[in-house]
This record gives sequence, C-alpha cells and structure tokens, in this order.
Amino acid sequence: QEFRLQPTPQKYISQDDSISIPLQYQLLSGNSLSTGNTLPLLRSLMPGEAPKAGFRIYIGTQDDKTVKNYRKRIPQKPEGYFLKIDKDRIIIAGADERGTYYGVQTLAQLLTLDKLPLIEVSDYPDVPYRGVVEGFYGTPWSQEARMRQLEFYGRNKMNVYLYGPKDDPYHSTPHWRKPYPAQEAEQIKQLVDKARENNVIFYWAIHPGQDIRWNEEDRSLLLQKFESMYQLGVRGFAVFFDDISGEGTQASKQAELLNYIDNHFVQPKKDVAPLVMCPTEYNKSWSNVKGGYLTTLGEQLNKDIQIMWTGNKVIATIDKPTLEFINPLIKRKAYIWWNFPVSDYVRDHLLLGPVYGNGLDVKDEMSAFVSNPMEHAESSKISLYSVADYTWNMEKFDSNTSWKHAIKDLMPLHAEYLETFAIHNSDLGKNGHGFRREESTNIQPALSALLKNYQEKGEIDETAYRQVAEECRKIITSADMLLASGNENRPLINEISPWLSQFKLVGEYGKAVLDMIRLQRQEKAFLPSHAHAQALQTLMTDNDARYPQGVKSGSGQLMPTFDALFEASTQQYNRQFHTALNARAIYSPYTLESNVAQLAMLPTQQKGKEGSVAPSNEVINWQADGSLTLSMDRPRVLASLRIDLGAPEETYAHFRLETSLDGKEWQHADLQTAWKGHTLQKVKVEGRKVLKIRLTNISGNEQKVYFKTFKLTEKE
Ligand SMILES: CC(=O)N[C@H]1c2[nH]c(C(=O)Nc3ccccc3)c[n+]2[C@H](CO)[C@@H](O)[C@@H]1O
Repeated sequence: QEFRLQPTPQKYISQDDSISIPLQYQLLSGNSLSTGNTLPLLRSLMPGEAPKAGFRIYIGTQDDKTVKNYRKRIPQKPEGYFLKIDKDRIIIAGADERGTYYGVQTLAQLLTLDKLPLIEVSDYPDVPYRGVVEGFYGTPWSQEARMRQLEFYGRNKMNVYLYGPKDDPYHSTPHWRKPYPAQEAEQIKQLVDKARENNVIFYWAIHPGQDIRWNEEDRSLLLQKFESMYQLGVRGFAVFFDDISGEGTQASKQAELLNYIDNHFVQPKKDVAPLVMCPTEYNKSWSNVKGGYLTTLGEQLNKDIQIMWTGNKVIATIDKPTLEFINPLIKRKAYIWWNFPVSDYVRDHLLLGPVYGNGLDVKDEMSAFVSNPMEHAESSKISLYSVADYTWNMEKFDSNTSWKHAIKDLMPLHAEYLETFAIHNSDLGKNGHGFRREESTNIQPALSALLKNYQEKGEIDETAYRQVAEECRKIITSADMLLASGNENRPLINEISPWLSQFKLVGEYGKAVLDMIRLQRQEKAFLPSHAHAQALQTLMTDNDARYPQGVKSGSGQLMPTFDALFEASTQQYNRQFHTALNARAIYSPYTLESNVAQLAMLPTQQKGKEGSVAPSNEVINWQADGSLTLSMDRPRVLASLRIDLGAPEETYAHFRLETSLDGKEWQHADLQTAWKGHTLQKVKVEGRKVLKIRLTNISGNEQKVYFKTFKLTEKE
C-alpha cells in the first residue's frame, strides 16, 4: 500500500508485508514517560490496551529498560527516534522524550492506513528549532486558530511557536510593561497547555524597544512581565528589537539587558528554553557592519542567547552565502526568521504556492528556522507543512511534492480543487520589498503562446486556446466546489472565501476574453462578449468591503494575459469596424513615475474617489533631486492630499511639493503637519485642479525616510 510520511524521515525500510491494526496490546512503557503527553497520545491512537494481550508495544527513551534491547538502533541526535513495526510487536524508542513523542506521531500516520506496514524507521531532525513566529502586523490570530496551529505543529514535528503579534498591545508598546488582563492571561495559559500537549515550546516575546528606557525601573518591569508569563506556564522567552527607532536601538544596551535577563531569570529558572532575540539590524540590506551593531551583539551577548535573522533582505530566501555573512558576525548560528508566507505588506494577496528557494545545503548553518505566516492561519498551513518538511530533512526536501501533500493534508476530499486555487494564488504582485513568487506554472506556457500568437499575428493557437479554456473551466468549478465544501475545513473556507469569489470571476473573465478573440471578426457577435468582459472587470474591482484595496487573484499570470487579450482584440475590432469601444482593461487613472529606485516599483491604487501609492515597508534612500510624480489620466479637482514620510517635521523642509495642469507649469503647494507630534502632512490643495503631483528632494543630500502615505482624495 502506498504511503508517505511527513516530514520525510531520514531513513526507513518498509517490508512488502503488513499486519492488521492490533485491537488489543500489552503496553510496556518506560518511567521517563510517566509525565508528558506521549503515552496519552499513544493511548488515544490505540485504545485497546490489555495487560494479557499477545501483541506488545515497547515504548521509552534510551534510558528506559523497556527499550534497552533497541538502544543501539536509536539515532544519537536530539529528538531522534527508532520505530519498528513487527508481526507481534511495535517498538518506539526515543533519544529523548520529544523524540519518543515524534515516534508516536509517525505511528499515528501509519495507523491511518488500512493495514500497518512492517517497517523500521530511524529518524531525527536536521534543524534544532523548527516552527513559527506569529510576528506579523495586522489582525492577530484568534485563540481557536492558535489552538489548531499547535496541534498541527505537534503532528508535523515542529517544536517552537513564538508568540509575538505586532498588534498585541501587551506584547509591544504601549502595554508591554503591564501584565495581561485576566481573560487574556487565561487564554495564554490555555495556549501554553496546548503547546505542552503537542511537545511545542511556547515562546512569549516582548517588543519593548520603541519606548524602553535603559534604566533599572524598565529592566525590573520587563522581568516582572516575564515572571508573570512564567507563572502562566511559559517556558520560552524572546525579546524583539525590530522596527524601532531611537534609544532602544543601541546594541550594547540591548546586550546588557539580555545578558541580565539570561543571568537573573533564564539560567536560574533551569526549566526555561534558551533566550531568543530579534536584533534591530535583522537583515543584511539594513546592516552597517562597520557601525559595529552586529559585532557588538556577537561579542557581548551570552553564547546561549539566540539571534534572529531574516536574510539578505527583510523578505528573502535563505542560502549558504546568507549564513556565511551573518554567522561570523554574531559568533553563533543564526536563528532564521523567515518572512514567508507573511502577507501583511500585500494583504490583498494570498500566498498559497510552494515553499522554494531556500538552500538545501544549510542544515548545519542555522540554529532555527521559523516561519512568519499570514494573518490567515489555516491558509498558512500550506507553507508551514513544507517548512516542517524542509527543516526536518533538508536534503530530501522536494518543493512541489511537499506542496501537493500539504494541500491533501489540508483538504483531502477537495485536494484537486484547492490545488487549482493555490497554484493561481501564489505571487505577491508588485510590492515594496520586491519579493515575488511563481504563479500559474501549470498553464503559463499556454497563456504565453496564446497571447504571443494573437498579438503578433492576430491568430489563435488552437492548442493553447483549448488548454486555457479548460483551465478557466477548472477555475470556475474549483471555486464553486470549495465554496460549497461544507465542513471539511470550514476555518479555511471562511478565510479564503473573498478570494474564491474573485477567483471565479477570473475564470469567467478568461472565458469571456476567449470568446472575444474567437469572435473578433464578427461585427455583431463580438459586442456581447466585450460587454460581459467589461462587466466582469467592474465586478473584480469593487469586490470586498473587508479589503479596502479589494482582493487580488490570479494577478501574476492569468489577469495580465486576459487583460492583454481584451485590449488587443478590442483594438483589432475597433480598427476593423471603425468603432471606439473601450480597450483599456485595467482602468487606473493614476500612474507613478520616479527616479528613486525603491519608489518606482510601487503600485498605485484607486478606490472610489481615493487614489494612492502603495506604502513601502523599507527605508527609502531618496537621493538628492530624486522625485516622485503621480499623473492622472485627466485633470482632476483635489479635495485633499496626505503625505507621511514617517519622519520628523523638519525633514519635510528638504522636500518640495508641486502640482501641474499640463506637466510644464508647476505650482508650489505647502506641506503642513496634520496633527501636532504626528508625521502625517496635510497638503493645502483644496479645490486645486491638477494633472500631475510631484515631490522632490531639494536638500542636496540623500534623505532616509519611510514611505507610509501618499493619498489623494478627489472632490465629488
Ligand atoms: C523582523 C521582521 O520582519 N519584523 C517585521 C517586519 N518589518 C518589516 C519592514 O520592512 N520594516 C520596516 C521597513 C521600513 C522602515 C521601518 C521598518 C517587514 N516586516 C515583516 C513583513 O512585513 C513583519 O511581518 C514583521 O513583523
């Protein structure tokens, strides 16, 4: 019988023979397992324990007598285990308690088969700490979502979960100094208990850097907060110094605080996991090696304190050069914080594609690999399943195979439909980090062939046409099947339903555009298809109130191709029949031009009377005389313009804002602080008619700013 074990074991041999699942068995378990959740898990999987049964299960860690005959078969690696299923017995022998627990989790997978294969498994993880950092901006996961996550981590042999949602006020400013209110405290306690049940180390992270004062009072308040979390059962602690400015960014002060916590809290407790910290310089593109921040941490931080790293950029895949850069500087193996599939900077997209691009030769260069996921907990499991696979057995990791199994694991009864949805919802679109993913890889060659032939020769590639038509049919069917999938995975469908509705429209739009190119030479028959395609464009634009920018689906390949075919066929029709049908598919009245590299990539958005340039999460290096120009499709009367460079008021003196009606004559506009103490500027343009708006760095020097807001509102 075919089966796959998740994550891929280091080594296993399955005989071509199997046994029926024993209905009764005699359990011989080691004393080391008298506490913990390993035996309860085994008993929940195999309820037929009977003292005199013939079939036996021997379970224990290597110090237990019950498995002493198999001690030499146990991999001598942390969390390693040996599992053997024989005709009259099962042996589960772990290098330690968690290893034994993982042996039971592997047995659990085999128990889902009709019969138990006779098998020997010798297994252990490549990366010491494997799991998830809930570290994104936006709506934190719900309690129910977190409880489901922790079960998922246990099943997939992930051993850490770091709690650090940016928008939890008791994790970060303003209330990091305060204990949780009773209800929130109880929820954290429930999570800690659930984590223990699933052999996951629950780390609670604090994010104090934005307003910490380097004094005895704040140090004491932070330790009191950690102690209050310890009383709730937390046995793992982290301090995040990412995304802060000011006093809190000093490496020597950060190191002094962390060493104090390590020496006066973590070490004395004796049952607390190694302290973890996220540095302020957490990626190479921001690091200033000569400035000494990273080397200060490397030299001064106690050796057992773990230092997180996101890679060569904020959002990046991790390869050997990445680790060869950072490990020598911090004088330890980096604790990788992988910013995928986090989507808090592209919230209109779902990132459901394969996990790929990380090196397969770096297992010995990192102390941990934790994924920062989407705010959509269930949807994130597609990636998290593969992260578990990758970090457990790196050299055997196969991106596409793992992705397919991840989808089957999430929705076994609707896997083919979820796979169709996921393959077309994987790219991020243009974004401030410049991080992209492949999308629609299954149909991309046919899309290209169809478009190329039509645009260059006005001809239809019939093979490609049929393939694309079939894919549109699958898209429409998949959306319906998933929306109607009932309770197979209701939390997942609740998360993705706005995108499923959009996905169905994408399929319908593709069909309408295929009709258009087929009917392009028929003066009357073309018109209904053109009208239907335009109607679908409108429906795809104003699609879901919960997402101000709307939701995007198929934005990497499908929509650009369908839009291009819409425009080409309509232009062809207009030429042939001397008509003036609208030939513009993507109707955005705003276009962005800039000679500032990091701004030029930013997309523009329109929502009703509002037009904006998408914010960037990176520090913008705005060169002297660099400018950004937002152009309209026609002169428009402004009601307001708001700009926020995330910088003090005096910074705005380095910039000039102008508007123009013709792109030649420019008129100055005053920036003024909208609210005292805030960085948001309200520009005095009320009633001004403009065609272009231009912001220029006139200081003569490079300015480092954040590009948080550039939003205009038109007069009704
Ligand atoms: C370590 C880290 O990635 N920290 C945060 C983070 N920070 C950034 C930034 O780009 N931060 C930034 C950019 C410019 C100016 C200040 C801060 C991205 N992310 C992640 C993805 O959006 C976000 O989920 C995460 O909480």
